[in-house]
Amino acid sequence: MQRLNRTTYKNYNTYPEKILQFGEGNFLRGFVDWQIQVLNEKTDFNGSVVVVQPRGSEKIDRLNRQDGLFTLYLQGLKDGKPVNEHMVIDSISRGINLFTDYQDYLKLAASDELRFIISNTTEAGIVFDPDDKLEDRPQRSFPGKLTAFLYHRFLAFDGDVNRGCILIPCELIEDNGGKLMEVVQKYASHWNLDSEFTAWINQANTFCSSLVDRIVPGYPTDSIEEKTAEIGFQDELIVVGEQYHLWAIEGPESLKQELPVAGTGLNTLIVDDLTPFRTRKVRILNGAHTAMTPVAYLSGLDTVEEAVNDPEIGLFIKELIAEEIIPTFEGDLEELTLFAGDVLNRFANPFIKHYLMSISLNSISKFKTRNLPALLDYVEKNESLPKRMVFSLSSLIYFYRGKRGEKPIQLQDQPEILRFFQAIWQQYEDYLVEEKELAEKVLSEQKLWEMDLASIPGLVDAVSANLLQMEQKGVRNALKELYGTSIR
Ligand SMILES: NC(=O)c1ccc[n+]([C@@H]2O[C@H](COP(=O)([O-])OP(=O)(O)OC[C@H]3O[C@@H](n4cnc5c(N)ncnc54)[C@H](O)[C@@H]3O)[C@@H](O)[C@H]2O)c1
Ligand SMILES: O=P(O)(O)OC[C@@H](O)[C@@H](O)[C@H](O)[C@H](O)CO
Repeated sequence: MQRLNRTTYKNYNTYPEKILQFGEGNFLRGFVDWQIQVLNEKTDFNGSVVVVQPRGSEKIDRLNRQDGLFTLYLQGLKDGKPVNEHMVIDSISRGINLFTDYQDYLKLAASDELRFIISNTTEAGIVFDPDDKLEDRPQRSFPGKLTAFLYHRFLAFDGDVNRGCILIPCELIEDNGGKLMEVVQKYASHWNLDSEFTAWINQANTFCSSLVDRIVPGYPTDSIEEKTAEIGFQDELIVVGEQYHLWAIEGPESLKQELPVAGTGLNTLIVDDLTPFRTRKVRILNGAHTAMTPVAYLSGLDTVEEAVNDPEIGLFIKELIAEEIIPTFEGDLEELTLFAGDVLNRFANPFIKHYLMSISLNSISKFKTRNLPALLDYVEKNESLPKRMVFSLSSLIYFYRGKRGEKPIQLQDQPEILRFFQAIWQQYEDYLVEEKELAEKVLSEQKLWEMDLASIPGLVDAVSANLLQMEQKGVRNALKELYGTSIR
């Protein structure tokens, strides 16, 4: 069978290169690049995307082997009806491999047509690396690469304030636009770049924070043969995502003209304040994902759909959201409840296999940013512990023991965190610590939580009691105990 590319697939369009995209991953392709395609089809946006890798990645070469083309499956409810559609996305014109073709990157910096810079480099990407240098080809960090790009643009256009860019980072961190600008400024000062450049960064460029929402499990390993037969091409870059999408961008009024999303059917909103969108999405959707993962996985389930459809785990997730997450932050209760209902329907999407193990990547930092705020707010408001969230925290600690029954779990987290858990669980297995001491040590470990969780009244006792139950009866039966149900 032929590979998908611009020779084998003739029905493609070409557009001027208006967007530089840091990241070749599944999410950006299934979300941003699809939106650019919709803009090209429905408006006079007329722009394509050039992709560079934020770190080393062989996906850029794969992208170029297919001339930027890939198939996107969107599966789920659209306007209340189940829809399963697929399309070839042609909005990416090419990828630039920064290790071999850095000159092309500099050439793009001097391009008249370029206007937007978009990124998604995970929660770990917007960082300052003091070892990066302007003359590196390329710099190690994403903001280092970006600063070098902007500096070349500044020089190429002689500091023209009309030649700046609109930057829209998609990383799931608070104030991603502000943080990115801060790191760029830090590089400018670290590299002793002209003060005119610093002024140009501020005046000519617009850093817009944004919040993205679409579940994109990525490459469909389970159904690849069936999908390949359906599309009639070999496509190494197939992406599967849900129909639902929201992109909230905090930007100036003028952005509405430059990114003409109105009237396209895209759920892309240009807003003054992202905070309410961000809080509800991160606490309810991402929080529920992260909280359910160890509970459901250790109860023998593998996907989000299985988890929400399981009578016990499903109830646990629903009640966790309704009773322990939603009441922890400001917002219209009716609207938040509707949002939560939609999230649960999205979780139950029968078309999509969203593996708990893929969500489990870096679970400790995810629990810290997505669930700990709800736990702390609940304790402050109620002067008692949220029992389901505490159960989830306990099962997360149990998950980091690295076993489901007798089978090892492929834990994915920072090496330092994995070493910490390996050591403490080894001490447990050697009878050097019991549940209570183990809970105390884990909860008080600053490098996990950046605070002392053991100081929360009753938490060490609650977690150690849960751990004992999990050890004696298994996670599913421990959950039944939590509900006071008899063990079957
Ligand atoms: N997949 C989804 O459903 C979804 C939805 C919304 C948001 N996101 C966000 O997208 C990110 C994951 O993206 P994906 O699902 O496309 O996965 P992916 O593995 O396909 O892509 C991850 C991208 O991040 C880059 N990256 C990873 N670590 C980095 C680092 N330390 N510095 C710079 N770049 C780094 C990789 O090079 C790659 O381009 C997560 O941060 C997630 O919160 C994902
Ligand atoms: O992508 P991660 O690994 O940061 O988080 C896992 C999921 O919670 C996440 O991908 C959601 O599906 C997504 O944020 C929905 O918009």
